[in-house]
Amino acid sequence: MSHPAEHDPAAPAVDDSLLSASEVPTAASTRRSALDAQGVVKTFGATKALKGVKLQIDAGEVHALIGGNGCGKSTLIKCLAGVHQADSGTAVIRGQEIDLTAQTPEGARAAGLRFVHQDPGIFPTMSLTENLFLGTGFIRSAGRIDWKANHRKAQQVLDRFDIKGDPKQLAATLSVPQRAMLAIARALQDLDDQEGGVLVLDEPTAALPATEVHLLLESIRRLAAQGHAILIVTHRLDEVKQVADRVTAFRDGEYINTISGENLTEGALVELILGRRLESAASVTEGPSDGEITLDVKNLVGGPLQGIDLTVRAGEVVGIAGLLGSGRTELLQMIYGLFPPTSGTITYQGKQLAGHKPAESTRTGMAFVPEDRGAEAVFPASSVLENMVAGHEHKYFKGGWLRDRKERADARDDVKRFGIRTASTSAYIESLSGGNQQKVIVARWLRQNPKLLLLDEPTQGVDVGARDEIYKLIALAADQGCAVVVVSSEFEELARICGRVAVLSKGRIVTEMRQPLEAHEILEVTIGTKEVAA
Ligand SMILES: Nc1ncnc2c1ncn2[C@@H]1O[C@H](COP(=O)(O)OP(=O)(O)OP(=O)(O)O)[C@@H](O)[C@H]1O
Repeated sequence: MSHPAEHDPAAPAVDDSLLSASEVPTAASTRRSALDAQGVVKTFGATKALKGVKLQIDAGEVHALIGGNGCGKSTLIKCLAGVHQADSGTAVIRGQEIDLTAQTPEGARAAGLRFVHQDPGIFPTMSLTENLFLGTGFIRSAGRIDWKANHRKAQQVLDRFDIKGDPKQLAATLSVPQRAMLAIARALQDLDDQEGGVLVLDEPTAALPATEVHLLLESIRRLAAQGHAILIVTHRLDEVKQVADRVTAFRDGEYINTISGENLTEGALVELILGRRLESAASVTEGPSDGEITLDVKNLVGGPLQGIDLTVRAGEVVGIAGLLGSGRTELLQMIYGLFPPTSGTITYQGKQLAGHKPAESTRTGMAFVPEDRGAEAVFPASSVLENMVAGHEHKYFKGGWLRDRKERADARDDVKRFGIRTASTSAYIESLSGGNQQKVIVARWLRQNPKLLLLDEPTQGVDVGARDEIYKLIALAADQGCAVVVVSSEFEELARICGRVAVLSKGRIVTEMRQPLEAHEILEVTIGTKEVAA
């Protein structure tokens, strides 16, 4: 599908060649608008989250909504969903005009809008049938659930959405992309394929292993071909290029442009998001091969780990690649002291650790940025500033007095450096967008000048500008002698910042790869289609 670009002349320029290339005449007569939101304004106190944005999606189209952290993507989605009421704005959804200042969740559902979030809420210990009908209700006969009829109906839904499975099997037995598809099927099951719904997917691939992302993207394309309109909100620009017909970009609460997917390059997308080209790409940090050994892990066993050996020297950035369940997160957690190994040793700065706890690890210069930001890293009901200094407040005490001016100045400095979008450093952390919260956490740890930095998916949900900033700060930390271990399911990221990458499989390091590294090679080695001499 191809669409004319709608260029806002006031918006910062995007490659002209790109725009004209996308203005290819199309079979406009066959286009049917599924959603057309106009003039959406939403303010939270002093924050103008949306300043009159628009978004138009056709039936049969995969449309990506992109933009920096805090640019208003989630806020627009929440206004459409009736979670928030807009200050002003309207939407025509499948021909029905809706006043977004009075939108409700029921109104959104009746209009044919469906939402699937990053965590799709599939219950692994329930059957496919139960997962499908839990929210919508089961077929009953004489007051009791008619399982036979429910399984029959579930089979039809599974067939329609191309999910290979038996209605009675547990959801746990499905692959991760198939589980995501089950959530999508659950959302769309009551909508007629002919008319199609408007499906909104929030970072749909964030929880997927890198090796299986393409399976979900293919399914999404199939759904669009059936006639549904699909909106994907994502920071993963490579996926935008793969799957989207058109892309709309917001910046600082403003609509910037809508352009056709087929001529998009990564550079053009970055420019749409940032309003400028990304000047410097962070470079690989190999570190000295004879630096002091900061971390020495020997034959570590515990949880999914089956005997890990890993040595990291001061100044090195070492990546850990592995599929979901390979033990990569547990390795970082065990090094940090979140749970004890069954056997094996961890030697840190020349001292063998025994029964160490996170507080002690932090005190001795270890820093850990966990994957699950919400549950493990953010201090809720606290300000941005409090979250930034958490764990190293002592640095701001001198002679028994809190040097709060210095504390505030440092926090403001980080807000600027990372481009954290917040009304002020005293705003509650929950008022920040997800990506901006992640930037606060990374800033917190980098400010401590750690000796060992353990990062689990450090850029998940982070926009392209801040991502580069984080890469540069990791490189800087390594330059200053910090040993860094990065777990990432984005192999592009590992290839870009790590001197070497250890590939973890079934709780063991099966090989180590060194620069020059290519993302596709790390992928092939991780899934076992390619072997590399250790
Ligand atoms: N409930 C709220 N209270 C106060 N401010 C809010 C609230 N929700 C969002 N904001 C602010 O509105 C702006 C837009 O946030 P939004 O979550 O829409 O961004 P986003 O584009 O989805 O970002 P991300 O990519 O990081 O998820 C941000 O400045 C955010 O801090």
